[in-house]
Amino acid sequence: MDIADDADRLQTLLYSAYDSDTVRELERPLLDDGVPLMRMAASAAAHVTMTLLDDEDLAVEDARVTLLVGAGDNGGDGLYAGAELANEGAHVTAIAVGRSLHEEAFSAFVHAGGRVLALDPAAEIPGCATGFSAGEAGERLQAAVEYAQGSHVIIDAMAGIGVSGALRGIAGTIASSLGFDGELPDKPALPNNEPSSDLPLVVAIDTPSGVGVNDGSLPGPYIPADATVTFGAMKPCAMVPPASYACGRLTLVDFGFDIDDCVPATEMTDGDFVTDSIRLPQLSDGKYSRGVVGLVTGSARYPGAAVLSSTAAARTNTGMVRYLGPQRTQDMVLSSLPEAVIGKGRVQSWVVGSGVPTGDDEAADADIQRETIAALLKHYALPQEVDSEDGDDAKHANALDMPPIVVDAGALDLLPNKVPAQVVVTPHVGELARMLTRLDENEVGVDKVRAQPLACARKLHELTGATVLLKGAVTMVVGTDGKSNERVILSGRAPAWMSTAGSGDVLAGMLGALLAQQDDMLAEDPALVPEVVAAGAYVHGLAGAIASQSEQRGWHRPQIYGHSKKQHFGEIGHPIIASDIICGIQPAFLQLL
Ligand SMILES: NC(=O)C1=CN([C@@H]2O[C@H](COP(=O)(O)OP(=O)(O)OC[C@H]3O[C@@H](n4cnc5c(N)ncnc54)[C@H](O)[C@@H]3O)[C@@H](O)[C@H]2O)[C@@H](O)CC1
Ligand SMILES: Nc1ncnc2c1ncn2[C@@H]1O[C@H](COP(=O)(O)OP(=O)(O)O)[C@@H](O)[C@H]1O
Repeated sequence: MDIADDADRLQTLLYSAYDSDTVRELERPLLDDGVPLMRMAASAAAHVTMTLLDDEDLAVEDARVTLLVGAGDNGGDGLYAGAELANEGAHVTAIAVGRSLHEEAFSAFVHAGGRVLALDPAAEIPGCATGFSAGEAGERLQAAVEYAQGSHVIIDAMAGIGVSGALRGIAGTIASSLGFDGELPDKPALPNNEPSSDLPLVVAIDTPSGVGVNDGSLPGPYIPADATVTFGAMKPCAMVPPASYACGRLTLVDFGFDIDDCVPATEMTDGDFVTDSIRLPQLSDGKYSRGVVGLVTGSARYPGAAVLSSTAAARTNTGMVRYLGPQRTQDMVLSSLPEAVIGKGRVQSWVVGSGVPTGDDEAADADIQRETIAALLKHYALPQEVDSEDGDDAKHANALDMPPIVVDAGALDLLPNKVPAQVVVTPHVGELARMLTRLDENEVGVDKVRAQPLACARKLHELTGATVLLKGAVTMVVGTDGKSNERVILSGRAPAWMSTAGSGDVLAGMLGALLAQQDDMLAEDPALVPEVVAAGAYVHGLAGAIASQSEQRGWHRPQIYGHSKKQHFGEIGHPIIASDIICGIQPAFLQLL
C-alpha cells in the first residue's frame, strides 16, 4: 500500500493497540495469501539490532549476540533474525528454553553459522545433546545466564503473544536471573526512552517475554527491553503500564493489516485527538455559553487546592468559575483569581473533593465541604438494581440529567455505589485501592493496583458505572463507548516532574473546564466523556511539559519500521511546582490550536 494514501491507517496504527486474538485475525488473510510475515518480522528485528549496535559504535562482526528462544513462532522470528545477524558476521548463540524450535527458522539459523545450547534435558533439537542429568541442566542454565550477561545484545524471543500467564519453568528462571520478577526497575525517567548504555542491550521480539500482553500487567519474571520490535500492530502491553515501561523504544513493523473494522483494545491520545475536545469561542458566545464550572474544593485543612483547582479551571477555556467553600478558601481564591464568582448558581460541570479531607481524616467530621459534596453526589446516585439504560425511574432520569462532575481526592469515599457515566472519578493508585476495597468488599492493596492498573481501573468502572481516570505517568481513562462496551483511552504526555503536590488539583480543575465547555455535546452523547477526560489529561501533561521544558514523557509513539527518522535525544528539563503547570496551560493551547 502506498504510504501517502495510507496516512490515516498509519496514524491509527501509531495510537491504537489490539488484543492478541484480534492481531491473529488480522494476520490470517495475509498468511493465507502466503505473505512471509515471519521473515519480514525477523528482518526488521535484525535491522533494529544492527542500528542499536551502530549507536554503540560496535561493529556487527565484533558483536556477541545471545538469542533466548522459545518453541513457538516468537522463537521462529528470533532464529530468523539471528540468522540474518550471523550472516552479517555477528557471533550468535541461541539458548533454547523449550523442548523444540521452529523447524525452518532453526535450519536457517544453523545454516548461517549460529550455535544452539539446549537447556531442557527433554528437548528434541537436531544436533543438540539431550537427556543430560539434572545437575548438568543446572550448570547449563548457569552458563547460559553468564553467557547472556557477557554478550553485547540479548534478543528475547522466548514468548510473544502466545504467552499464557506468568513465565514458568526454564523461561521463567532465565527471565528472573537476567531481569526482574513482577516489579519495575528503579531508574530515572529519561527523555525519548533512551536505551541504557549498559551492556547487554536487550531487544524484545514482538513483546518482552512474560508481560501481560493484553492488560499491560507484569504477572511474573520478565526482561526489560531497550527496544521492542512489534509486528503488525501494537498490543496493549506496548501502551499500558507497567508493561509499557518494559518495552523501551518501540518499532512497529507495518504488515498492511486491514484495521478498518477493528475496535482497538486501548487508544492513546495525541494532539489531533485533543483539539476535538476544545470548544472554540463563537461570535454569539457569552460567558454562560462558554461553560461555567462549579468547584467545591479546598478546605480549612487544605486551602491551597481551592486556588489551584479554580485557577486551572479558569485558565482552561471556560466562561466562568463559581467557587463554594469556607470563608478562608473563598478569600484565598478571590485574591488569586478575582474573576471567580463566589456562591451557588447554574453550572455546566462540577469539580468536587480536591483538598477536601477524606472520611478517615480527623478533620472530616466538621468539614462543611464534605457535607456539601455528599448532598450534591446524592443527585447522581442510580438505583442499584436498575439497568442504566432504563429511563423510567425518576431517580434514574434525574441522575442522568445532572451536569458532568469530577470527583477527586476527599470526595471519592462519598461516591454513591452506582452512578452514570458523566461522573468522572480521578483516583491515584492508593485511592483506587481504597475505593475497590470499599466497593468490592475484598482487601485490594496498592501493590495490586500498581501491578495491574488497567484491570483495577476497569473493575472500578464496572462496579460503579463512573468514568474512571487513573492518574500516573500514563493516565488511563476507562469509560463507556455508549453501546454498553468499554472504551480505554490513555494519555502518556506528562513528564515525571509532574508528580508534585497539587498537580492533581490542577488536573481536576482542567477536567471540569473541558467538561463544562462541551456540555451540549456530552448531553447528546455521553460516550464522549472518556474522550474529553483523556484530552484533559493530555493538555495537563503538555502544560507540565512546557513548564518543565522537558521532553520526557510517559509514552513515546513507535517508529514505523522503514518510515521513521532517527529520534533525537531530548531535554530532561527541570523541576516544577503545580502552579507552574497552570502557567503552562496557555502555551499548551497555543501549541494545540
Ligand atoms: N502478529 C503477527 O502478525 C506475527 C506474529 N509472529 C510471531 O508469532 C508470535 C506468536 O507465536 P505463537 O503463537 O507460536 O506463540 P509464542 O511463540 O508467542 O508463545 C508460545 C511459546 O511460549 C511458551 N509459553 C507460553 N506461555 C508460557 C509460560 N507461561 N511460561 C513459559 N513458556 C510459555 C510456549 O510453550 C511456546 O513455546 C508473535 O508474538 C510473533 O512474534 C511472527 O512470526 C510474524 C507475524
Ligand atoms: N511519574 C509521573 N509522570 C508523569 N505524571 C505523573 C507521574 N506521577 C504522577 N503524575 C501526575 O501528577 C498528578 C498527581 O496527582 P495527585 O496524585 O492527585 O496529586 P495531588 O493530590 O498532590 O494533587 C496526576 O495528574 C498524575 O497523572
